[in-house]
Amino acid sequence: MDGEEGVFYRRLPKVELHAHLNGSVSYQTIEKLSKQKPHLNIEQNMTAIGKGQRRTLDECFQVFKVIHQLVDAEEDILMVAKDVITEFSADGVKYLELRSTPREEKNTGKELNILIGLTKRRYIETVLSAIQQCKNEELDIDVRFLVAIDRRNGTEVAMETVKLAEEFMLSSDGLVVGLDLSGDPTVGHGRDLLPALQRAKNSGLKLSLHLSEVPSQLDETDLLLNLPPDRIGHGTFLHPEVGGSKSLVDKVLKNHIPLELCLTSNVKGQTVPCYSKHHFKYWYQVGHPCVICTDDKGVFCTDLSQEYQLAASTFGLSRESVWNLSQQAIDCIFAEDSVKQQLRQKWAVLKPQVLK
Ligand SMILES: CNc1ncnc2c1ncn2[C@@H]1O[C@H](COP(=O)(O)O)[C@@H](O)[C@H]1O
Ligand SMILES: [Zn+2]
Repeated sequence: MDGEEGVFYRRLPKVELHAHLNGSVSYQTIEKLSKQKPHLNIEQNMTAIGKGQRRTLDECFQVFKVIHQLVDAEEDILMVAKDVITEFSADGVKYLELRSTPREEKNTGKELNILIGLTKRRYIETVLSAIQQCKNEELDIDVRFLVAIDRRNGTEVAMETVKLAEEFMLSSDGLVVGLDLSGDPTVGHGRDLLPALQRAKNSGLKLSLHLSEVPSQLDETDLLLNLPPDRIGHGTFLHPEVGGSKSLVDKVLKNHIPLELCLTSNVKGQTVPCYSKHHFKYWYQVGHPCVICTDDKGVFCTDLSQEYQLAASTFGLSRESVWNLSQQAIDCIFAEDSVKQQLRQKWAVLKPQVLK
């Protein structure tokens, strides 16, 4: 992205609400990790989907497995999180909600012959300390964290994750604001996760759920929309034109549930046939809150500036409309109202400089 056009999108202050930590790892960070772990024999084409390339969603999930192999120790998670936050900040993101699935890895420490265990609690603490370190470096970005549930892992892990998230919501000074439900949408059923999600909601955690990312999840989507969630990830197959239904759309509209929309991710993962057919069009036209996001900027080789530019060029948005889109994202953040006020203030100061 070059030229005057590119400069506008980079300078545009932005809010990123849908970014999976390990999917956001840049090429540069992957290089550093691969050098440290040459025995894994990991090459760049195994961790990223380049320009013009496509994969099935299933193949995308294989990519995450490779990245998880590379990012398996506390110091890796710390570095990855700091790098990702720094990169979002360099791209003009002023407020970021990162999400990640806490993992526990039991590696054998050969020299010591003991188990070096990374616990889920330690995983979350490590991400939070990366956020804190970036704060201390005075990067101009406010970062919050959503604890993620991988749907593949079933009922018990979901409940355990919610309990951890509740603890951190109370002890992290406002950094942990909510819960994400993600993972391979073709595995498992939301009904098994409902008690955990309900509990999370009751305890004050905000919910962002991947819903209808693939077709034929109508029952699950209907069930989970009754919670209702605070935001929806993707929602690709909600509307009737693509096999969804009017009643699903009505539930989303009635509850004003914002959608997190990730153009490149959906096109490269082949759940959407091409940019012009992206469901952004449907929801934007009815005036429903849509937030442009990256999903996995590392894996899909994109950044948030590029996603805004893509939305604008595909759907013919003026710069004024692009500005409004980025500003309206502030209404959808999970942090408290005082943070929204600060961000609105920031946008007001920057507007005459950026939108000349
Ligand atoms: C492409 N569409 C998607 N749909 C569903 N879940 C996705 C996803 N992209 C990423 N994830 C989820 O995020 C994890 C990687 O980051 P973390 O290890 O949690 O930081 C993946 O393993 C998957 O569970
Ligand atoms: Zn996602």
